[in-house]
Amino acid sequence: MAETTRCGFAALVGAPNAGKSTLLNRMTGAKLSIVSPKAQTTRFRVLGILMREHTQILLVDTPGIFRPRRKLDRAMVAAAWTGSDDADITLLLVDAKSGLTEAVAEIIDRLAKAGRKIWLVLNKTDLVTPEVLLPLTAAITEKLIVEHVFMVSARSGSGVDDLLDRLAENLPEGPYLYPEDDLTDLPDRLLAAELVREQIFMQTHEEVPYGATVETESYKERPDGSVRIDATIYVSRAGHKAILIGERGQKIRQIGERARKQLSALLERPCHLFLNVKERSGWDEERARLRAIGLDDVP
Ligand SMILES: Nc1nc2c(ncn2[C@@H]2O[C@H](COP(=O)(O)OP(=O)(O)OP(=O)(O)O)[C@@H](O)[C@H]2O)c(=O)[nH]1
Repeated sequence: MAETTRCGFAALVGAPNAGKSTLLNRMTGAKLSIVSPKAQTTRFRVLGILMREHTQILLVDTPGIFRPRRKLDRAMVAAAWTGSDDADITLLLVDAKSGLTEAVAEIIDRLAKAGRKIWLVLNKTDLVTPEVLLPLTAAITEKLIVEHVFMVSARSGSGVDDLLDRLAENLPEGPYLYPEDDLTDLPDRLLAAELVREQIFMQTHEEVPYGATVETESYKERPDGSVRIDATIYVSRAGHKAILIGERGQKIRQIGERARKQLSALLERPCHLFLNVKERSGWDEERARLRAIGLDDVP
């Protein structure tokens, strides 16, 4: 008799910097979503696909939820909530060290109204003493009905296996939606742009990374098995362009070099990456740019 299979979506919802991307990467065992110590680095949903026994778990990473001001921010927030609405189980990720902040309280209010099936995941337990976890859980469950509570450290991996086992048991029965060896539905060209953006976050400071967006202009597979990728970095201010390029082009070379190495490793083939920096004030208000980075339903 054929084995019963399960397949379903689990959305990761949380305040900026709760550790969603780190957890997603830990769960899938691959570097799918970009991780950076700066808040609001995730701009669109990334799907991590992972197999656990006879269950295919589809993980949706969402941007941190915060009060939107710019059109870009509003689109990010809308994308975050769509992720949660589509999911079978919503994992509310809370940074145990920061605790029940105002941002967390707002998310809780919204989740309470939506009536979703929620699992509370307290993250960064490596940073706190165990005594803070129970009162924090109590404070949250007073406002929101949650089905299960997990204590994890996305960084060390502690508690993550248990979370995965429980997810695998609880997702609905059904056929797999993706091939078993797929890792993500993130197209390679979007992955390339994300890796460049991650390097901008790591190698520049203050508003520069927030004012920059990256688009893959062309993605060509060559007969020798390598890929040539041309990407444009759009910046909203002239000053930022100079910073990104750096003295004698040193900064942009370093950004390109590191992104290229990671991309080659992920795609398992040699990559040639060409970067171009363009100034485009107000790009973050433009619909076409938002669409190019995967945010099309701009409210
Ligand atoms: N000590 C510790 N740090 C963690 C843990 N999980 C994440 N971090 C750190 O917290 C910071 C934010 O992590 P991200 O995974 O980028 O957070 P995010 O929720 O995806 O953030 P946004 O993309 O801004 O929404 C990074 O510096 C991580 O290294 C953890 O379990 N323990």
